[in-house]
Amino acid sequence: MEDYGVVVTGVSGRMGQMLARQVVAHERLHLCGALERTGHPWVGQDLGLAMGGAALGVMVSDDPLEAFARAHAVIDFTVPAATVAFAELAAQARVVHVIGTTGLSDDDLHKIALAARHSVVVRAGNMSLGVNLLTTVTRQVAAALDADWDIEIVEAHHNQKVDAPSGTALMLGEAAAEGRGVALADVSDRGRDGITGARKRGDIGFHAIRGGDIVGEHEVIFAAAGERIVLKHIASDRTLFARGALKAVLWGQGKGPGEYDMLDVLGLK
Ligand SMILES: NC(=O)C1=CN([C@@H]2O[C@H](COP(=O)(O)OP(=O)(O)OC[C@H]3O[C@@H](n4cnc5c(N)ncnc54)[C@H](OP(=O)(O)O)[C@@H]3O)[C@@H](O)[C@H]2O)C=CC1
Ligand SMILES: O=C(O)C1=N[C@H](C(=O)O)C[C@H](O)C1
Repeated sequence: MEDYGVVVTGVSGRMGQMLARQVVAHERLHLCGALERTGHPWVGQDLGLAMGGAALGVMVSDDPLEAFARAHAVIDFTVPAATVAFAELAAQARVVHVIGTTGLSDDDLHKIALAARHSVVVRAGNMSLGVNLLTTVTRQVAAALDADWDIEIVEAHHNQKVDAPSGTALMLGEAAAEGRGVALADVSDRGRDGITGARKRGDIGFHAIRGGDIVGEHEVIFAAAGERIVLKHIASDRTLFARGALKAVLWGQGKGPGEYDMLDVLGLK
């Protein structure tokens, strides 16, 4: 069986380190590059030693183009500005770009879509099987219920998370809006505060909790008079996101250029 070379970006990050370890341990993948931003103290060091373990023979670099030229795929869980730049370079190198980064603006998404004309991009705000299944269930439940059922999405994450609502919450919101046959942008109500007035019928509310080391928890609440349906996913270990990203690397090999998501990868469409 063919073996594929993978570059991990943001390799010193919470997800970056997890991804690098999982790629190294994978039987069909090898780590052919590890990237950090220019000026990061890990640049120029052996990744294994930088992570506090044994040497891996992979030096941390700040040169994405050189790294992508040697790779089959790039796994990218970083920040929006870096991800947009990596998308352009991945398109030039024609490598599969697996994007886990969240907090992307409409303009960022547009640039990624342009890059996906030339490369395979697999992007999801959450790479876990459970959350992706939850989006399909959310879509179905929202389609079955009318606007007498208020939809609220509550997410909880660790205290270092920089974006809100989470990418997962937005995926769930999109799924609920699709189920209802409305555009999320028209009904989204984020983080109420002050004299807000009564809830608007048909709105989808978003609320973000930040604290400690919470890996990621998401609740979709359908609340009506006298009853409530609560759908919940709890991530207690980041390896599940990394496992999804590695699946996407393998799935993307040999696919035609375009933008895909984890529902494609997991066969849930
Ligand atoms: N889709 C999914 O399943 C999941 C998505 N995520 C998302 O992944 C992203 C990263 O999360 P997390 O690992 O917790 O965050 P971290 O802050 O721990 O990691 C981000 C890493 O990216 C690095 N970085 C920033 N700019 C660049 C650049 N130009 N080139 C290379 N590296 C760069 C940062 O370096 P420095 O700190 O020095 O700036 C840091 O090491 C977030 O958007 C998060 O929401 C997280 C988990 C699951
Ligand atoms: O930043 C995180 O940690 C996570 N981010 C993703 C998101 O924004 O939904 C996925 C997961 O919940 C962890």
